[in-house]
Amino acid sequence: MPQTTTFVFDSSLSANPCFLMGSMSHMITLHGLTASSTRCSYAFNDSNSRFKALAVPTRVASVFAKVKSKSSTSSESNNSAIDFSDPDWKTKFKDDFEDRFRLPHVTDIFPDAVSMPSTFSPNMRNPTTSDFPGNYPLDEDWHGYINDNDRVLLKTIYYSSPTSAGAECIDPGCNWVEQWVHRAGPREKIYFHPEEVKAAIVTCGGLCPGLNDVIRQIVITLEIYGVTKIVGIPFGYRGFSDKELTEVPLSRKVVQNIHLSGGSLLGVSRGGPGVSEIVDNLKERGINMLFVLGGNGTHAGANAIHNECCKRRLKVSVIGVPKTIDNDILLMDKTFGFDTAVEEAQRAINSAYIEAHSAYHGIGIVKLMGRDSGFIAMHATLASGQIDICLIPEVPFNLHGPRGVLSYLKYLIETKGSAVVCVAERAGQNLLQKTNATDNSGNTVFRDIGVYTQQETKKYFKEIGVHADVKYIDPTYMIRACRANASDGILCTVLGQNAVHGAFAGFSGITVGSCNTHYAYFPIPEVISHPKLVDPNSRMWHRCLTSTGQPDFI
Ligand SMILES: Nc1ncnc2c1ncn2[C@@H]1O[C@H](COP(=O)(O)OP(=O)(O)OP(=O)(O)O)[C@@H](O)[C@H]1O
Ligand SMILES: O=P(O)(O)OC[C@H]1O[C@](O)(CO)[C@@H](O)[C@@H]1O
Ligand SMILES: [Mg+2]
Repeated sequence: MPQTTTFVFDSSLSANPCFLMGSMSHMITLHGLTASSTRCSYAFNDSNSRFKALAVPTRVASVFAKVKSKSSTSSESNNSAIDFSDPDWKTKFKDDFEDRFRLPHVTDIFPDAVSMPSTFSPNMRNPTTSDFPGNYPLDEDWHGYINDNDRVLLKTIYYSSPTSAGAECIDPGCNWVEQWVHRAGPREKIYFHPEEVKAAIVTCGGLCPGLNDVIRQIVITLEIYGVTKIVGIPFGYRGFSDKELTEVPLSRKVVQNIHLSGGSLLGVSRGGPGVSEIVDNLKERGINMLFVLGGNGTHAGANAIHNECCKRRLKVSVIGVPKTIDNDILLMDKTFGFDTAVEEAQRAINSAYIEAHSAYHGIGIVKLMGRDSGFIAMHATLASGQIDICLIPEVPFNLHGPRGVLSYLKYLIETKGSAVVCVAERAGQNLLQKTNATDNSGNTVFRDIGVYTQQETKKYFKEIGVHADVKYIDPTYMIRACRANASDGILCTVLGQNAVHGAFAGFSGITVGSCNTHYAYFPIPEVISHPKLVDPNSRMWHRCLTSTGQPDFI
């Protein structure tokens, strides 16, 4: 039986809101349970098949209520609730946006929480010494801290028409509306005394290049703030309940070289205890800063933990760091591990190309990961220049029939002599028998589209009496287990440091990501309301099609 716990926050707390969300006029749906706009409610179910979390302001609720049908990089969609004839609609939209992206803060539940001058010095001077009279730098002195009012622009393209490629419009006229999110980085005031901090790091979900880099950077940055009690929770959320698993003491010495190998020093897992048990355990261990590295499921868990701490009035900062090779977290440029996965996929693609090219009528098929989206397949295709057909879940296709993939393969064999196909894990699931299989976290386990494509290709060429030498490569776990490349290494470093800055600044229930090359904090529900998908109307997908030269397969 799925275990479901619902937490309800009464609207009478509005003067002292739970710091789950920026505004009480939000609605959260998680695992199918919905709270009305007058209450702040959260449900946690650790064995459901898919996460669902929506955080939307009531004033524009229906604007954001539906997931964009074509796919999206953000959370906007149906705009029917906004009265665009109202001359103030833009101001209202911006106010709502500001509410949605407001960062939950310890002072939301502890209004009297006292701050102190930061023990972290951006320029390596100690701000508590005579460098700054009164301990705080004056605004006019350069000090290297982030001002709480600093913002990053979320959208940078002005679309003059809703028909422009990839256009994300708010109103029918596609008017420009600024959308600002909070800039990440160290603040001059901190809300935790380093000597009173016990920080924990946990890594959940599947493996991803860069996990060790982030762990390392979090530990190093915590030590710079002056924290001495730092532990790792072994094997994901399971480490909070399994009595056989003991916490791992962490220090700069322990983590110094861990980024030199892939995997996670702490181990990962799917499934595990419910949020109540996790928070009991946090309390028992005296943990008041929790860094959670994982994908959308992990973040849904992190937000539930934050919410439960809020409900129990525990001063705990819960900070997420989005980890996924799939790159399916909303609003950010990319997640760490994605770049490395794309790079590593090149080896498989190149091998498939060499095999196909060296054989008489050779066909190479490569399957790449992506639970919901085809980002790895699309980017790996673009990077390699060796792919003739890229198949992703966001773009329907037929294998059979005159316009199907197989007919086109025949054409390629006749005209080029060989062909290479890249297929994303989730692609074409409609062509396969449905499955009810789930993993320990409740995620659907898909049928193997790679094996199916290989089998159907062999069958097809046999049936039409044309020789074809089909080779299939599934490098999926190989591209996840490797060490982060240089670009991901940098991303991990920045994210790890910013996670710690966010915790000391007193935020909780937030995550950190890169946004138009800058770094920002986001309230967790905003980035996990649905998985980010490849937009078939985007320039990137069109570039991919230009590169492969493939037609539509429908
Ligand atoms: N909706 C949810 N609420 C609370 N916890 C969740 C939820 N969904 C998943 N979790 C927990 O988060 C952890 C990781 O979830 P999951 O296995 O889905 O991986 P993920 O974080 O999405 O990463 P990946 O990208 O590797 O799939 C699991 O321990 C799971 O129990
Ligand atoms: O690690 P598992 O349970 O095999 O899960 C595989 C899934 O994890 C991911 O690698 C994401 O981490 C997906 O690309 C893939 O669908
Ligand atoms: Mg997931």
